Amino acid sequence: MTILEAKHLKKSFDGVMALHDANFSLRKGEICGLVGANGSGKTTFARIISGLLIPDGGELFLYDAPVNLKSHLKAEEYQLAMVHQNLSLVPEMTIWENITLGREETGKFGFVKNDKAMMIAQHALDQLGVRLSIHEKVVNIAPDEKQLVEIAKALTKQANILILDEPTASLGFQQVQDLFTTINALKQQGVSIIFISHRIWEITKICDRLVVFRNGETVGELDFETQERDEQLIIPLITGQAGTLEDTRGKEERIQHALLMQKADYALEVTNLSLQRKLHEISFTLKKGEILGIGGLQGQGQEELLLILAGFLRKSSGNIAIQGKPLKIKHTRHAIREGMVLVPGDRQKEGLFLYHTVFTNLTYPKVSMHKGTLFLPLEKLKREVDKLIQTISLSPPDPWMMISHLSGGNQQKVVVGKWLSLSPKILLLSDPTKGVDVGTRSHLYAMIAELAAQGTSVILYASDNEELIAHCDRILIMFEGRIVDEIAGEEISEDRIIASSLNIQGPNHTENRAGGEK
Ligand SMILES: Nc1ncnc2c1ncn2[C@@H]1O[C@H](COP(=O)(O)OP(=O)(O)OP(=O)(O)O)[C@@H](O)[C@H]1O
Repeated sequence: MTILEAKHLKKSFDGVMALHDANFSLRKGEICGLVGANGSGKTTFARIISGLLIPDGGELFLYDAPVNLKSHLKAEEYQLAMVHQNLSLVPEMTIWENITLGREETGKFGFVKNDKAMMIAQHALDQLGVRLSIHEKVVNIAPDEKQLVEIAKALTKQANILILDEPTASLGFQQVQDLFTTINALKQQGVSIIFISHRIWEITKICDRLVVFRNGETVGELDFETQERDEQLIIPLITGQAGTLEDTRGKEERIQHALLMQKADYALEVTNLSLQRKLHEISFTLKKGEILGIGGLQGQGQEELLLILAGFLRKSSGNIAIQGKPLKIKHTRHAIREGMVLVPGDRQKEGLFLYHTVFTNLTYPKVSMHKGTLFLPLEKLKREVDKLIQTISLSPPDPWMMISHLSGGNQQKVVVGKWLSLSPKILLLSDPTKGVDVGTRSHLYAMIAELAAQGTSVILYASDNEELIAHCDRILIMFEGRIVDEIAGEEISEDRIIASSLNIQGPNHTENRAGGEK
């Protein structure tokens, strides 16, 4: 039974066409994937059907009845809930207050029933396997935990239709597995789910059907009841180009490169680095031109390690040397001057000036680090920005667009792009392709491989194991603030990464390297 049907939906923002012919249907108790390149209109569509935006045209039917789209649709009346890509949590409130916000119940004498609200919040977190205190303030929790709280908040609305807009972008594989268990349980209860993601393996794993948007238009549909769960069928529909995306380096090439790295000079040496309760005696080296992966479950100290190297956090003890020169990194400018830059994981918090243009954001690192004559030549900067926009395939390719008006994935492209202009010696990447579409992702990794070939050393923390396997010469696995395994060349495999991430000795796991190796 079809419970939601959208026909020919249209929406523009100040002349930017976000949707021009979106068609979509959702059946009772199914999980329908919605995929498409960055800026193809998925969030705009999700916001229209959840009543947050009024479309310019088209029709919407919910439970077979037409919905008046001229006024704001009241999502809760239609038992429809959405998990937003840009989180809607209040940082200064606790987890339980956020989860139950706006739906407070009062007792006989007008007191808010806090005990009941806490119970509801705790139950929602338990459903997702999240072990956080409901009394913790949201400001103190990590991006992946915020995402899970946002999902928990939607679960408590007991909706019949649940829209999940990139719910897994900041989650690690174990958190994704737990979320999938919850989604499947909801499906069994008859809930219909729209699942938006750029990770194609997630779509083929969890969805019953899939709809593809391109440039604001529905361009295809696959029903996994009759069609194969095959990435090769999906990717051409998203990119609009025949054929699949090339891995940036073949397996053989990667193994050869890893061997070459053994002879290369050291770019970075980290010895016995510690941070109260978060990092313990971390030691490792990074070679010139090497791509070193950092893996493990979310929150095992990976972010903290990168934040120390980039000068955002102060280590408790240990040593850092760049090209053999010992360094005391006291602030971010210090790290940047030494050629070490961080592309952060939380783009809205750490990476962008949302209410400034693409041009300002892309030129900021260069302008702020500029010494010497008073001005940088504007024309030259403009040319550089045009080139960067092309490199990161920004859509729309407009340097004067305000960042907050770009789609989520395009904002992330700007975060990565702005540091590339400095041609860093060491590039620290914290989940750089979070929310980025498949086409751009392969483009970004090609760019990273190109930088590595020119001698930039890269530390890549990725929550997606596939990305580590496809792009790294060597991978360090972290568990509870320690390096517990180092995997290189031919030894790199998903099984080994998972076993080490859970700190289980896998069949090929020859040695536990707690404390790291130098
Ligand atoms: N408030 C706004 N003002 C101007 N343009 C907007 C606004 N919101 C969205 N857009 C534009 O509409 C288009 C579609 O954006 P939307 O966020 O729906 O894409 P998306 O498919 O969800 O992308 P992503 O995968 O990157 O999240 C983009 O070109 C975007 O820049």
